[in-house]
Amino acid sequence: MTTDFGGVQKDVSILIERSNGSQHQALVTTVEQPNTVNCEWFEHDDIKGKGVSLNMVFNLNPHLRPQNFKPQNIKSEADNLSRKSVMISSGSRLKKENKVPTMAVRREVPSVSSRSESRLPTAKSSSSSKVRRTEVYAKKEPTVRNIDKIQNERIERRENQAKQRHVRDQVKAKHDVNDSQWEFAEMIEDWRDDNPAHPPHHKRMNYKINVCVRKRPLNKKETKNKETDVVTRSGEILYVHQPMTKVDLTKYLENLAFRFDYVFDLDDDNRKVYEYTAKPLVESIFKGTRATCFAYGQTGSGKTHTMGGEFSGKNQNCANGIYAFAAEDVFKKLRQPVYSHLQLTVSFFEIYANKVFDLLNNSQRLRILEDKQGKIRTVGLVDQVVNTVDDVISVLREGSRCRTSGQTSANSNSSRSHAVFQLSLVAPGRKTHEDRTHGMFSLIDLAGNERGADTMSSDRITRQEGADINKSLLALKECIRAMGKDALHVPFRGSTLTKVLRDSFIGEDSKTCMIATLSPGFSSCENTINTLRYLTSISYVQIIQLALDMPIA
Ligand SMILES: Nc1ncnc2c1ncn2[C@@H]1O[C@H](COP(=O)(O)OP(=O)(O)OP(=O)(O)O)[C@@H](O)[C@H]1O
Repeated sequence: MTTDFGGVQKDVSILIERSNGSQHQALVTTVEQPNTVNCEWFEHDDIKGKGVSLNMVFNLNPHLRPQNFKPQNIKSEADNLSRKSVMISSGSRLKKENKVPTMAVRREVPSVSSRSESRLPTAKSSSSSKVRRTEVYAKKEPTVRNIDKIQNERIERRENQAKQRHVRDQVKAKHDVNDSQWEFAEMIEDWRDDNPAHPPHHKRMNYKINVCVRKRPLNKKETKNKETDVVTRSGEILYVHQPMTKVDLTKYLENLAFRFDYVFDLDDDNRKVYEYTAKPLVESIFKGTRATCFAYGQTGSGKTHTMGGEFSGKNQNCANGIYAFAAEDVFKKLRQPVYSHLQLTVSFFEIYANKVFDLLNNSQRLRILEDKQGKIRTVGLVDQVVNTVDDVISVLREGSRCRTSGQTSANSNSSRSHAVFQLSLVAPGRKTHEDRTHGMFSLIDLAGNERGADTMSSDRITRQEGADINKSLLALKECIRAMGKDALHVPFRGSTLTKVLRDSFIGEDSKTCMIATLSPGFSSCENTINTLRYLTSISYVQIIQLALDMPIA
């Protein structure tokens, strides 16, 4: 059965009673079956609203009653409905007054002390109520506005966090990366998707200084820590994705690009590395010149693996390193009748803390002397004649056993010395060693370029080792830069390493190659960049700073 609302309808002015007993006029906004009347009024520059029972309206406004109306006790109903009264929300007319739109705008209805404080919205003012409500909202106290703002920001932040968590979980499931690196891993992945790698040019170089780079796979420790690989190769360009964080904690990548003579792939083995680096130099020593091949890189990046042979646990296979491959090629060439007057001898020594030790003579300490002409002699160095590759391999085994090693943060069996393996072509029967030496190939496994962390080590010996290594690497850089000049212009006296290699830097025909080895993990990024910067300073290696989203050139 539908209720008869009598004269009570939308936009009609009615007298209402508040819970504190005060009475004032209000404007009917809606009537609801079976017997509720919703109304609004102005109070303290705000629009308030409330639902009142039809009985109460009829009792207070007798002129609006229908003809068959029977008066009832309205006291309890007034109390009941007044508890539901609420403030009108920011600028919107409430559909049901007992529903509050948001927490931020909820406020208790202030008590009205007198009728004069409340003003009745007229039918005219109701038609433009939208405009007025906006004005009213603008007049809201700043504190309330701030609470609204904070609330909205919090909701937005939580939504963003939830989104990020979702992306992170997806990325982590996809790449299985470290918790603190997943955003960078995703950025690097995106970068690789946008910049597909080019194949290398497969051209073997024969320049005076040849600089190549080899990155090793992530090792056991890095894999266990779920490290991200931050090094990408494309053709002859090597990219290092340096993780960066802005002051506002936004993460981004700095993509550094370096161009080399050759960049090896992860699956390129020692044989391939040899063919693109040391092999062309074997030819040159038969022409009577000096050649050098250096392995340079952070400790644990694979220098000894590349030069001396692959490791299986702590055992090294000396037959598949660059030392053995070079000896193999020298023997092949020696078989040619034109070189029948030549013989191959090998020496193997290490330079540790600026002192030289003979690895083929129980690490006997050797003296380095300079004669009147400035020539350097390593007094007492064993020069062993070898006739087969097997001879060379057994020499290498003996020497490697004697090499000084220690433990660094990156390699538990770190070589703390520069190891120098020399293949000399000699013509027996000549008087002096100088006369006898036709050509010499020095292959050098440099000590790990020290990280600040190791140089700052609290252990005095490690600290001193680090300082010596760094000093000799700086001297080496200066000598390589001066390579090909005469003895006066090559600063070889800067370290024992450069002294013993003096003749290799002098003369127009001398040639060198540098194999830089890299650890590709996130935690080695700084060292990797340092290694690459060292290379840029010795050669024509180009360094290109890329804008964040610049495509590969
Ligand atoms: N290209 C590679 N492929 C697979 N494993 C490698 C590679 N390069 C290096 N490794 C492994 O990494 C570990 C460290 O290598 P290595 O000892 O050659 O480093 P290093 O640069 O000579 O270090 P240090 O300067 O401390 O002597 C070894 O266990 C080695 O087997």
